[in-house]
Amino acid sequence: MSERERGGCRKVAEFDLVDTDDVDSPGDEWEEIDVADTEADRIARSRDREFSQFRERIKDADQFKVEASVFDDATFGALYKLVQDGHIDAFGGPISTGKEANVYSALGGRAAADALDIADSPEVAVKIYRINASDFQDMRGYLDGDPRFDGIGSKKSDIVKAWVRKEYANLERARNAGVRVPEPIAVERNVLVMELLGIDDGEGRAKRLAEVHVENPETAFEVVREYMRRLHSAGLVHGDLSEYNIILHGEELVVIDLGQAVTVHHPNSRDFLERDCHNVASFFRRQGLAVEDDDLLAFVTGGDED
Ligand SMILES: Nc1ncnc2c1ncn2[C@@H]1O[C@H](COP(=O)(O)OP(=O)(O)OP(=O)(O)O)[C@@H](O)[C@H]1O
Repeated sequence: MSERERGGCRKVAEFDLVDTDDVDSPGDEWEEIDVADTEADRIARSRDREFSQFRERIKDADQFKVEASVFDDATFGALYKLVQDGHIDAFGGPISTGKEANVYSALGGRAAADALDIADSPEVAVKIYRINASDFQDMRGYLDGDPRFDGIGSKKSDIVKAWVRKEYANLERARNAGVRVPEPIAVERNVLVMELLGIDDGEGRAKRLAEVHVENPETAFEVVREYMRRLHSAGLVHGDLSEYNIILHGEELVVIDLGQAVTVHHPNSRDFLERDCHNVASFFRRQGLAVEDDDLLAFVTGGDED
C-alpha cells in the first residue's frame, strides 16, 4: 500500500498476525498423549508467542518508546485484540500526551473502514487511558448517579474501563443527536478507537478553537450553541466544554473529549452545564460578541428549566 493510500499515516509498527488455526499438528511421535489437549496447548503457546512479539514490537517502536513504558500488559492485550479484530492495522505517532490518556494516530483496518462506511483504510485516533495515572476518585464522581454504569464497584481498572465505555456511548449518543463529534469505532478495555480529526496540512495535530483565528465568530457561536442544545435534548451535558475541546476539522467544528459528559439526571449536571455555558460565552465575548452566560443557558435548555 502506498504512503498516500495510508493517508500519510507514518507507520511505526505493522502486524502480520499468524492465523493460529493454521498451526501444524503435533505429529505421530506424540500419539500416546491426548492430542486434543496438545493441540490446544500449542495454540495457546503460539498465541502467547505472537502476543509477546506484538508487545516487544510496540515497545521498540521509536514513537512509542517513552509512553509505552507506562502501559501495562493488559493495555498491550487490548491493542493486540483491536489489531486482530481489524480496527487497527498500523500505529502512527503520538498526537497528545494528556494527564490521563495518550492519543495516537493509527491506520485503521477493515473493521474501521466498515464502521465509517468507507472503502479505503481510514486514519484513526487511538486514545489510551493509563490505568495508573487516572484520577479514578474524580472519575468515580462522574460515573456515580449515571444509571448506565450502576454497580461498577471500586476497582481502579473497572472504573477506568467504565469511563472509556462511557466515552464511547456518549460519542454515539451525541452523534445520533446531530452533534459533530469524532465517530466512535471501537472500545476495548482502556482503549478507544475513533475517527481521526484534522485535515492533514502538514502541521500535525488538529487545531483547537483556542488556537485559531476565528474568522466569523457569530457563525461559530451559533454552531456551538446549537451543539449544546442538541446534546442537552439528548439528555447529555458535556461537563468540560470550552475552546480547548472544540476542534477545527476543515470547515467543521467538532466537539471532543466526552469521557466526563454526564446525563441530565446526574446530581451535578446543572452545575456542569452552567460552567460549560460560562466557558463558551466567555470565549465568544473575547471574540467581540455580546453573549451572556444566562442567555446561552436559556437557549440550551429551551428556557424551560429556569
Ligand atoms: N479524534 C481525534 N482526532 C484527532 N485528534 C484528537 C482526537 N481526539 C483527541 N485528539 C487530540 O488529543 C488531544 C487530547 O484529547 P482529549 O482532550 O480527548 O484527551 P484528554 O486526555 O482529556 O486530554 P487533556 O488531559 O489534555 O484534557 C486533543 O486536544 C486533540 O489535540
